[in-house]
Amino acid sequence: MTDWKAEAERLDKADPLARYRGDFLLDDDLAYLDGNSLGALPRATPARIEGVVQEEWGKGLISSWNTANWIDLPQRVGAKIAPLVGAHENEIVVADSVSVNLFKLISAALSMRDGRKVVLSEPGNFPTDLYMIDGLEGQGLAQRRLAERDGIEAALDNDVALLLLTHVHYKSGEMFDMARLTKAAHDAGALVLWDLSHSVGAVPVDLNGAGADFAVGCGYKYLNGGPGAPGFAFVAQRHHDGLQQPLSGWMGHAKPFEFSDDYRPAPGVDQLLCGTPPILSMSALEVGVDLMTGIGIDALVKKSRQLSEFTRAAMAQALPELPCISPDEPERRGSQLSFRHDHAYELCQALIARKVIGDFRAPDILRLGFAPAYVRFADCWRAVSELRDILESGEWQKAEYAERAPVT
Ligand SMILES: Cc1ncc(COP(=O)(O)O)c(C=O)c1O
Ligand SMILES: Nc1c(O)cccc1C(=O)C[C@H](N)C(=O)O
Repeated sequence: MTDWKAEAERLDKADPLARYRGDFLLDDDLAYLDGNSLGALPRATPARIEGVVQEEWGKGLISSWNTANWIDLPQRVGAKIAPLVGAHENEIVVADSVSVNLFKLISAALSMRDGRKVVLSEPGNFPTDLYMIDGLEGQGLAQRRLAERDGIEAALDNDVALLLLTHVHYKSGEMFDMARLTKAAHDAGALVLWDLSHSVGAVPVDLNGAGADFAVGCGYKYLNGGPGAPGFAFVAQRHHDGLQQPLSGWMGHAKPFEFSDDYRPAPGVDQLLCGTPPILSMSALEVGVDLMTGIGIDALVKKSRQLSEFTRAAMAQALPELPCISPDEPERRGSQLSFRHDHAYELCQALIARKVIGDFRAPDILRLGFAPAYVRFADCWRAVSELRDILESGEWQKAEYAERAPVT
């Protein structure tokens, strides 16, 4: 039997990223295993926000659009995200939410595939991805088609305009082979849009290496941008000339400050801007992104795999009654593990009461996320040992743990 506690201590001592935990405002006794849903607060963020509020807004007032370069923030932060996902700096812009960016890019893809209307995805994809297709279907612009994972390639026929997939599945953690599916879609004459919400900052992504057309991603998970942080959108350079998206707001105009009556799209991804960018949120996101790029994606990926592999092995030995539904091989999954149990909700609440934060996904999944910048191996071991104690003692049966909160 492995001594997992001792193994965790050994791995933490040898961890080259251990020093980065101090860059986040996290209590020492907190095992935060939910950074795949809401990333932790970087220590530098409050001062940055304070500076933007007091100096740039308070003193600089409207001149800060120029003097503090607020106007370039969407492109500047986009360029910083680019190396995390294998994109060129001019291929990414930060704007709006993931949902809104999905709408813009699904529409853009449909307009580039005249005569084809089908948007192909998988059942059980993150709901907003499916709902955004539905919205366009309601307007008569798209037709939704869903195929199970092993049937996606077969479902790529001449009617498919766009393949829309989430790279790392939010519930199972399973990761698609981006290069293979992108090629399959292209071979069928379709375009591809990848949702990188659960990928960026934690798994290897090479959008240009895979030949991807479009992508969206989330700012508040592994990028640590804070609750409601804006998302980002990627458009491969070869599509910049033909790009056409329907949310033709003034900030996506070629010359917004000419205040002309007629819309003329800005070149490239700048066209994806719609209204005025949320400067406070985007400034917070920049701090989170700077931290991740400072550590470097290779080191983040390496530790993410070590953390999840440690946890998977320890859980399998200590708690075989909670089967892991995420793939066994670290290269086939994201930075999370999902375990099935009929009382996953209660187990999750009991864990939270012991300062081990994971989350629950209906109907029966306990999900643990491993944000590599600040999760310690000791946190992973604590999750396993507390869970074992909660099950053995029957503590999870306390009535208070069954009460459902509005947000789970
Ligand atoms: C795969 C995926 N796409 C989209 C979203 C939602 O993005 P937003 O709330 O920014 O629209 C999430 C999670 O919140 C997600 O997991
Ligand atoms: N986006 C969220 C929110 O606004 C509130 C609570 C949770 C979330 C989430 O991030 C859900 C997440 N995408 C998931 O993987 O479950």
